[in-house]
Amino acid sequence: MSQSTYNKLWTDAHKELDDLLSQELPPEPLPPERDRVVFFQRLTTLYVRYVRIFRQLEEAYEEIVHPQKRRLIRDVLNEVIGRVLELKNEMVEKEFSEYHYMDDVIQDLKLMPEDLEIPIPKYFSRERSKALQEQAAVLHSILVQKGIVEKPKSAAVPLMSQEEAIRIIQVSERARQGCLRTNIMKEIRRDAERQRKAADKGAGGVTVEQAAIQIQKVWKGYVQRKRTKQECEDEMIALGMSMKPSLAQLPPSVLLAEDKKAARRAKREEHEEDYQKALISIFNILRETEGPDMKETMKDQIRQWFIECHDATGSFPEYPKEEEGGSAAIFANKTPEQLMEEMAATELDEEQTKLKEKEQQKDKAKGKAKGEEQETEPGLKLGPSEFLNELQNNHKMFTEVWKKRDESYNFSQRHDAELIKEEKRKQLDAEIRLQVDELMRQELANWKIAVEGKKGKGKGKGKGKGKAGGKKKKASKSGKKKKKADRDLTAERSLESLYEELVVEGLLKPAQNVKLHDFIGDYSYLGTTLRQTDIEPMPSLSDVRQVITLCAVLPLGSQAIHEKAPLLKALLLVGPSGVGKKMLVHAICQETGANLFDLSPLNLVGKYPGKSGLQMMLHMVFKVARLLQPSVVWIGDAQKMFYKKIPKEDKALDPKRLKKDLPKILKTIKGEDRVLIVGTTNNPLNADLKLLCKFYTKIILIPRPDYASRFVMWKELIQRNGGVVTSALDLSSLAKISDGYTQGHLVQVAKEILTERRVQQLAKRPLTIREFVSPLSKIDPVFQNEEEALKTWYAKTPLGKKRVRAATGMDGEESAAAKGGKTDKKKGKK
Ligand SMILES: Nc1ncnc2c1ncn2[C@@H]1O[C@H](COP(=O)(O)OP(=O)(O)OP(=O)(O)O)[C@@H](O)[C@H]1O
Repeated sequence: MSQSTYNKLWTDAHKELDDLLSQELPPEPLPPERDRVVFFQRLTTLYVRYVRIFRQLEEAYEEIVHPQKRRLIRDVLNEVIGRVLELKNEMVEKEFSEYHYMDDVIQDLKLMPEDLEIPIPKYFSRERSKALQEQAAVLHSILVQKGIVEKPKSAAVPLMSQEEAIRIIQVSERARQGCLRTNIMKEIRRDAERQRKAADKGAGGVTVEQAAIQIQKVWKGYVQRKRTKQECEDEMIALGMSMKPSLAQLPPSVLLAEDKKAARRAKREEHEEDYQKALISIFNILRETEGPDMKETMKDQIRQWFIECHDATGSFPEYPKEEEGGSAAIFANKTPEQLMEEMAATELDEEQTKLKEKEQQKDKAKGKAKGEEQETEPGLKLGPSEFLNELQNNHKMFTEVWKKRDESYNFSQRHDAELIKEEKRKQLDAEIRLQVDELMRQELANWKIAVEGKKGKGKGKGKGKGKAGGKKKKASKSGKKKKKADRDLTAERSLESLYEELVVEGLLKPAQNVKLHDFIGDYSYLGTTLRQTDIEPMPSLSDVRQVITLCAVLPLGSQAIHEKAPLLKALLLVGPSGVGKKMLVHAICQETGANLFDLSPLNLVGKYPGKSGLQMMLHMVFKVARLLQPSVVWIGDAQKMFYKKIPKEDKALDPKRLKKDLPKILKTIKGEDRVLIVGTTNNPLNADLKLLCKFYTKIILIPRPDYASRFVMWKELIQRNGGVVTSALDLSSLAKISDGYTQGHLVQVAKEILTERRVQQLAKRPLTIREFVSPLSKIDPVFQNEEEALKTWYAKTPLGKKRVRAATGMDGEESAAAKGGKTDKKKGKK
């Protein structure tokens, strides 16, 4: 596709955005919505529409080669992602569920389930690919050096001795001769049998005609069977149940498009390089050509201001300080008196903001009580957004600068020099203003001495100094306290040495090479329908993938998003053994390029003993995690840290070691730290629920696969292991009989069946469902009571409790939320 196609995609995204922004930021704020059904409908529709814009912008950002357009798209993309995260958070808070089903909205908007799949922006990994490769190489070399992993053996090293090789050849040769002899013996025996049968029937028993009939019978049967099979396959193709063999391969047009994409990527890099060079050269030219004029004009304007102030007030003004914007503040269309008043007011403001901050902190403490009050307030309202204002500004920029720009002259889509000039003029203005301010401050002081006969600066300076001195004193006191708390225990050590120590101790590990799209799973098509009939649906694996992308991958992937999006510090993945919890942790690291720290109880045995050792270990882990962010701190068997009573077999692990110190460290993680603690557990029932839920603020229940997911998973797993799915294998029945088994079980069975030998036989003997029955029957599935226990446990978590309360109608209005807010869709539409 051409650049104009992607430009159109970008413009379409902004058209949709324009409509959404006018809905979200109306001139008069919307009153709270009393009807929950209408509110949820609005919220879900907003979410779906933002996700569509997100997908469009992500594609446009990857393909557009114009460097200035890409910058704007990137900003808008990040803001749209942030807004999607905010809306998801709203849905969780208002619907009391981590999973949301939108099949009805998809139907209304005539979309496909794939249109709701949250993409992971490719720039997350692309922009850091070089750094990540280097980091991976360093990690690998440390592991090899310390003998933690084996060095790959070079090809030059002899693999075996001569005697050994001869022995293997002899064994194979004898086996080959044995097979040959057996076949000859078989043939001889078959001949003898045939002769014996012929002798029994008597010679000349079969006429030529009879022989011909026999041959015809066999041949006709064979031909008919072949024809019927072909007709059957044709019918399936006609019904759209199977694919034409010619379509199984990628068509040439797709291959060509892929080539074009690669070429476009190279072009993108080239244009970016040109742009960077142009930024420097244009700035230098501007400085030389326009700089001196700018300087003189500024000086004249400022002098004029001195004189006007003196005429109006009888004295020279105080020069605005650098932090107040310097002389730039003078030219904001204000009279000298207004300006002086403002300068006095800013000092007052500073004090007031401090007071406000204190009050806000107090309010936060009272947050819970307030939150409850708000819940009882009539009507529902969307919370304030951190992204909408910026989004609106950038959308305005698109409308003013790019929407109607004539680009007929710019076929190759290189940068626009005029736009760079506009931008750089502002930068030059700021740079020159700093110099001019310095000069003019001096000049003003001289004027004051000459006209008023005193040192103009004296008063202001003294005042300023006094204040600043006071502040410093206060700051140093609080600073001392802070320093005590956050004392750097490893201040004298380099980051490299800390990194190496953590790798050697096994606390920092390489993440497995799995991506989130390897987490196979299909969409849940019945979510809303089930909720309408008061049945809480089990989420599908596609829902799990989406939730993990939203709550972990997107915030960790970008600093700009993480700083403003709803902050999540600790996430708990709960589910039966083998549902892919560990796989998801590794996938999060791979998708975001995060470092993986392992603080699982089993991994900590015997490491950093004692209280000070523990402190040092946590300090090192979180220091390196912050400095090399993004980072994921994984805690396997997370329930063990919060055991109610430590079982005998786990006493040696000292599983509660981190119980006191880790929550303290959690508090120090701020919005700017891209560090996420991810716990995994398959048995949360043994843990103290209250403490567990206090630590992990988000808990995600991962189910075993449903029918649709098992169907796609079997197909994928068979292909991944070298198998071929033919009509001889009834996938639907296989998916049916494997109900109750987890993804791990399916992986295990697929590997067990598709051995190297079996794969070689596939051409002659295709896979059948019978082969799967025996290995499946040897594994225990997830039993109903185990699943129910997990569900019951989840219902006792804070979010689960709210949902149960709402579903049982204890909270009147909330019951609608429990039914997905969509129980009566028609009513909502009215
Ligand atoms: N959705 C999926 N698609 C493909 N493979 C999967 C999926 N889920 C899990 N697997 C595979 O199943 C196996 C078991 O997964 P994993 O070890 O992550 O499970 P777990 O929930 O962490 O188990 P445990 O609780 O026992 O630690 C792995 O090989 C993983 O790759």
